[in-house]
Amino acid sequence: MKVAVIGAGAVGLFVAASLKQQGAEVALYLKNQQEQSLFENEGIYLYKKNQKTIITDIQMNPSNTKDFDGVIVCVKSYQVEQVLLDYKHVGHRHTNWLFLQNGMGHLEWIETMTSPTYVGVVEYGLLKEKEQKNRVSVKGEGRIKIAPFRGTSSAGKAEWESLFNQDVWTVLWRDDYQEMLESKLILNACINPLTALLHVRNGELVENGHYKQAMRSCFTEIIEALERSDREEKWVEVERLCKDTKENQSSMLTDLIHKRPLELDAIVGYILKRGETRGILMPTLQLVYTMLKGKQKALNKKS
Ligand SMILES: NC(=O)C1=CN([C@@H]2O[C@H](COP(=O)(O)OP(=O)(O)OC[C@H]3O[C@@H](n4cnc5c(N)ncnc54)[C@H](OP(=O)(O)O)[C@@H]3O)[C@@H](O)[C@H]2O)C=CC1
Ligand SMILES: CC(C)(CO)C(=O)C(=O)O
Repeated sequence: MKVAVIGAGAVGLFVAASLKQQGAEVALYLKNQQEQSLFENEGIYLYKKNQKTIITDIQMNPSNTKDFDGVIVCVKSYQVEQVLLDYKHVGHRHTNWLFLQNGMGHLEWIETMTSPTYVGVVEYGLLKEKEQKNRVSVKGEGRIKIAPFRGTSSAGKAEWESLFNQDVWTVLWRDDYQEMLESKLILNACINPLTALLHVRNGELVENGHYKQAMRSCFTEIIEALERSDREEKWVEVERLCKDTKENQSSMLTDLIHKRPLELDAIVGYILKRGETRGILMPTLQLVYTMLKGKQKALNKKS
């Protein structure tokens, strides 16, 4: 299978490197020319379980764009709309597209696609080094989960399944995209905004009783907005993830510190919209959303 990866951030580099490691033909599409030269000259360094692997021979921004069997989009949720415009010419009618984003805000854009479309969630903790941009580290072992979204077929599923070599990484198949994305959304919506607002690592949300109470208030509104009936099961998952990733700085806190846009609309904004259509009041979540928007504005003004 010939695969294009769009976006050379932490997820894109990990996906491109892992595919290449298992022998697939891979092309990487990226915006930054300097990074392109760096990858071409030095390769991509993948650090995993104390092992360094240098990956070379990935084609960068090839102009021959039609013959891909699969395209994997690894950009932030708010960048998906632009990617759909920029990469219209990539692939053919039957090319399978896979979108790996946090949140669910991007679904409204990919709904319009005419090619077979899949969505996935990344549970690995991945970090692209700030100073050496061809280096990506696996900070937390995990899995990638994939589910069919629109216009898919059993042949398409079989193609993806044959692509991912489970000796290199763990890629699991799910049938229900809504359940898969919502489960991850609940975790991200509980942890990411509060860690960003409070400037704390994930573990503190359960270690500090007051923070935990704040998270529980958000959680209650999230569960109601999403009409979930598995409240206590989901709360156990939230608490467990805070403990399992207690030393982690959430991606939203990291983005805030680096003055990058936040995936706030894809995560909290999406839940607020879902709740509002059913007339549900979500004062805590609304306050968190508004404060983060304000905080982001204030930080951007200072720079
Ligand atoms: N990192 C992680 O461990 C995890 C990430 N995720 C999710 O995966 C998604 C991707 O995350 P991550 O890789 O960390 O994000 P990054 O911001 O590190 O990477 C996205 C990359 O895509 C590039 N990009 C954006 N638009 C385009 C375009 N039109 N053409 C080419 N390249 C483009 C960006 O460039 P530029 O910066 O110049 O815009 C950037 O290099 C997010 O939704 C995130 O929440 C989920 C779980 C774990
Ligand atoms: C699971 C969690 C909360 C880990 O930090 C994450 O996915 C993120 O930071 O975006």
